[in-house]
Amino acid sequence: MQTFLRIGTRGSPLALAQARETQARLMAAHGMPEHAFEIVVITTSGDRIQDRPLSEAGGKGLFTKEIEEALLERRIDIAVHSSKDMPTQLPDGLELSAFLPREDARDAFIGKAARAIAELPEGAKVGSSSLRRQALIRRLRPDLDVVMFRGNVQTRLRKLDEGVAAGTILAYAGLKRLRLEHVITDLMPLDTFPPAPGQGAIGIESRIGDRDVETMLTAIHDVPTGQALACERAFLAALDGSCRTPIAGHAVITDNRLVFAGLIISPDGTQSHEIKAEGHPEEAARIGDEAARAVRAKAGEDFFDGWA
Ligand SMILES: NCc1[nH]cc(CCC(=O)O)c1CC(=O)O
Repeated sequence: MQTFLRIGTRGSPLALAQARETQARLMAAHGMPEHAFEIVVITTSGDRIQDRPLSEAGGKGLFTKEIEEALLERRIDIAVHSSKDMPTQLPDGLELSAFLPREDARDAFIGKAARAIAELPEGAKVGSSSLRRQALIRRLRPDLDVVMFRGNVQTRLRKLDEGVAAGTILAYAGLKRLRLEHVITDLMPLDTFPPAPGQGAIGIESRIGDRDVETMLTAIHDVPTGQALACERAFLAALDGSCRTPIAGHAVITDNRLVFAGLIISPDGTQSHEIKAEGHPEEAARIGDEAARAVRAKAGEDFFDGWA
């Protein structure tokens, strides 16, 4: 039997788990065998750069460039991504056309010296390379020593075992998908430790106007996740580009109501501005965009210039 769709993905264990989940959902939705959906592994610049923070090396696009080239050159038909890693601007001709049902969006703490951040000894080292997590950790515990932690989930957990830090923070969703929930010692509350826009949601990118692909994806697309992501990504799009200011944003849809909470915070964690918004899920993108304007007005333009 022929291949129906070629699924492009990075080769990290988390990326592969996400590609396999997408493959399994496509098989179930269309009653087709595994070989109808071929997984094609693509190495990206983000996978090769290991020596500096990604925010310095060129940002989110580093994980998507080679995969998007493969999509545009028709070497693959869809690309499976962590939505959190997707830039808000996609190349001409490509779109995020489907989202799988979102996993838990919270961050998780993996502690060695203590089970929770609040219980860490004074001055303890916490590893993270995410500007958002670094700022949120500093806001909770200004005394802690936040150290750089890069590499994939397994690498970071190995560093913890080697004693490089007393704890680290990773996405609950990623740990679940890797069947590594057992390493978690605490879950971070959404209100004091809001996730990155898109966290926990697998996004599927495809060529705009590729009808056959769109038809196949409709069967696995989760509408509420798509609406939450439209809101969060609109919030991000209206704020990023201008800055390296850490941004958090999370939308939830219940009873046909979208509730969004966003946060911008200085990298040292001392200054932050929160915004709450809600409305009809079909207005998702507008709600996110207006929330961005409102938080920008609250914070003042200077807030975005200070920490380049
Ligand atoms: N930047 C790496 C990355 N991209 C997505 C996830 C987790 C899975 C997700 O948020 O969907 C992770 C690892 C982490 O933050 O712990």
